[in-house]
Amino acid sequence: MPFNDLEPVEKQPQPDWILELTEQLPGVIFQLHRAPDGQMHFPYLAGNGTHLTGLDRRDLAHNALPALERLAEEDYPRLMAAIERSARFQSPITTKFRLRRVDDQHSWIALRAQPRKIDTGVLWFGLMIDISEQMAEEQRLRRLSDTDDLTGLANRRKLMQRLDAEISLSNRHTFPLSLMMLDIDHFKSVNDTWGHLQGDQVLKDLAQLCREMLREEDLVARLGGEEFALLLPLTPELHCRQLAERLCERVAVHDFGVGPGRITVSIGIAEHRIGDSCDALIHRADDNLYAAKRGGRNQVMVGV
Ligand SMILES: Nc1nc2c(ncn2[C@@H]2O[C@H](COP(=O)(O)OP(=O)(O)OP(=O)(O)O)[C@@H](O)[C@H]2O)c(=O)[nH]1
Repeated sequence: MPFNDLEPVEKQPQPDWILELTEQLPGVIFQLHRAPDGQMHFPYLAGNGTHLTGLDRRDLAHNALPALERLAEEDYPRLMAAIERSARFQSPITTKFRLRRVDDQHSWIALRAQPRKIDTGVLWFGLMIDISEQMAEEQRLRRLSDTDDLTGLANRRKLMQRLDAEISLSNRHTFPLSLMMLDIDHFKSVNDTWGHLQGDQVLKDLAQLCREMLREEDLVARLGGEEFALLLPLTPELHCRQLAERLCERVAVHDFGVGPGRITVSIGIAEHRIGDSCDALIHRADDNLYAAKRGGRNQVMVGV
């Protein structure tokens, strides 16, 4: 039975088989009504997902507000804007949001709804499904594709994404931005002398050391092998150089499990020049890294 009048549905007779079918649905089917003054209510709500919030359907049949108050703060304006757009252009709503459950945790909900203009406002026919598991899996895959397996640092792909974003911010607002390229000296002989597993441990310890020395908003990435990049937003070359020198000194006295003083690093630095490309910044930092290697290693080089 289509529920086109706006009487709450429990007042309308439904055959038992429809009741059973709708209550067993793994989600929620609904009608949502919005009056010209913006008041909303759910004339119809069914499905076993209706238990998620612990709210009483009979209350929601008169006022949608208790359900809207369960939306995550960041998602509320987005959903309201989607409803407004849908009402204005009579276009379907396709969105997702987080909803606070009865146990106070959040579930991700996918919403699809078709609007219809009626005399008393707009009536949507829609469905909602809990997609929390898919969202968690998506997040896990995204993290995997952005992360270096061995060290847990960002990988090259993630660095390039962040670099693009930071360069456009720097170009727009003339914020300073610096990049360090860091490479372990004679890493081949570390592997040859102490073995590949110990070499891996050095890479992990170095990753940890870099993380400890940087700020939360800085990015440390492993580019592959024994090469790392450190991206420092809001940091001019002078500060970056001071930090690089401290890092160089700290590595040189740190015991990476092969005896203190056995591991050193070379670092090349470049500051972004407004208007320059991402590649130009990387090339300048790389050139400085090779100058540091040629200059005898265990040093920082700037300004080639
Ligand atoms: N243990 C370990 N070694 C790696 C890994 N990736 C690359 N390497 C080794 O890193 C070494 C890099 O050697 P080179 O490129 O010759 O550089 P280097 O010996 O550090 O010499 P310089 O950079 O010129 O100071 C090679 O022996 C690689 O096998 C890794 O994930 N784990």
